[in-house]
Amino acid sequence: MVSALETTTAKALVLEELHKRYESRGREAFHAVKGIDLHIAPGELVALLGPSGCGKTTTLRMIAGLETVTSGDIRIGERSIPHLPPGKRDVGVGFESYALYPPLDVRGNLSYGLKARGVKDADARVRAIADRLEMSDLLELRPAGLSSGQKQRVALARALVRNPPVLLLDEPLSHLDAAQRQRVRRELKVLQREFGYTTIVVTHDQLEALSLADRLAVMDGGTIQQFGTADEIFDDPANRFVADFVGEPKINLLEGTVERTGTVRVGRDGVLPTASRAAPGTAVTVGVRPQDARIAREGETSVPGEVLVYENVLEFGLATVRVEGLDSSVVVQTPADLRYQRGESLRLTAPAERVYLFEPEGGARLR
Ligand SMILES: Nc1ncnc2c1ncn2[C@@H]1O[C@H](COP(=O)(O)OP(=O)(O)OP(=O)(O)O)[C@@H](O)[C@H]1O
Repeated sequence: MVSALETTTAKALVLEELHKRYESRGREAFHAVKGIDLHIAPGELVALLGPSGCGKTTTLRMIAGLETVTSGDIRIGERSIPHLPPGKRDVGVGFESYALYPPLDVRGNLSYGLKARGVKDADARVRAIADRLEMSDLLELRPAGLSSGQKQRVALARALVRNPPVLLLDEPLSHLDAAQRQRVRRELKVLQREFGYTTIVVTHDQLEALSLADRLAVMDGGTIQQFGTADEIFDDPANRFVADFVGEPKINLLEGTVERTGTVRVGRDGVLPTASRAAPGTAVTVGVRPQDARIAREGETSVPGEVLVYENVLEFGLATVRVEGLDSSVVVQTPADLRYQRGESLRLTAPAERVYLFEPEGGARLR
């Protein structure tokens, strides 16, 4: 246990109808964040996940007070914060762009803010955090002598050392090598649990998001497409964007037409079961994850195909299957001991509740 680090009183973080418009003279304003609602429980860790430009960093910067809020509210506990300067918000920020002071060594950089606020055990706290993040050996170094991975750990330590009720991290582990990344990720999670920081992590990395977060907010085009646990998002995607963005290997998205309610035609001769109640004749995009597709048993509703490629990826295999009448091939994850030959014929199916139907135009889920 780290005696110098007292636990924080966990507080909820609430974003309500949050908007950001970037105004620039002579050009139309850019609407980067479009009415985000997010209720994060005290001590919860939420990952913001989404493609480049979807508004993740802008959202974080508005919470930190580094960017003005166009409209909407942000609350930490009961307190509304958009009118407060960054230093008065009770928020710890681990952003790469947040520069370290070059004249101070790492220890000085970490303790500076604490001492400025009159925290008595600042040095002990710095030592404790440095120890936890395995960076005690960096304390005497100056920022100019640090690698990008070391700078990143210092930025993380600087955010944690303040013991903030709310912690905001933007790509906190992106410069670490694979082994360090795993260790720091684990320690970050342990510290977060131990001290109860309500945390938002922005990341491009799905695995990082899935392993760190209690819940994920999947963003696209300045809006939240789905907010839920990894299982909820994986098993019950809100729309085609979420289904396509989350999951590795990627979900198969195929053209289809509802045949009878409860079955969908795929390719020239294929039929799959589906739990969707979409009406017969509806043109749809059919989503089936490689993990859910399997070889059909005799007499099951299925899609005939031919193996184009079979790859063995250690713990499982991946068969790429051509289906007559479909433009794209279908990827199926198989147990490692099922080896297929190129040219082999097979029939594929999937459980009805794992065959998702989406509107071909906007990608809305057809339930
Ligand atoms: N100061 C600014 N003025 C105008 N537009 C901006 C400004 N900052 C960001 N944007 C635009 O707002 C959109 C959202 O940017 P943001 O950095 O929040 O995205 P992001 O999801 O964090 O992306 P990335 O993962 O690439 O950092 C982008 O289209 C970006 O070009």
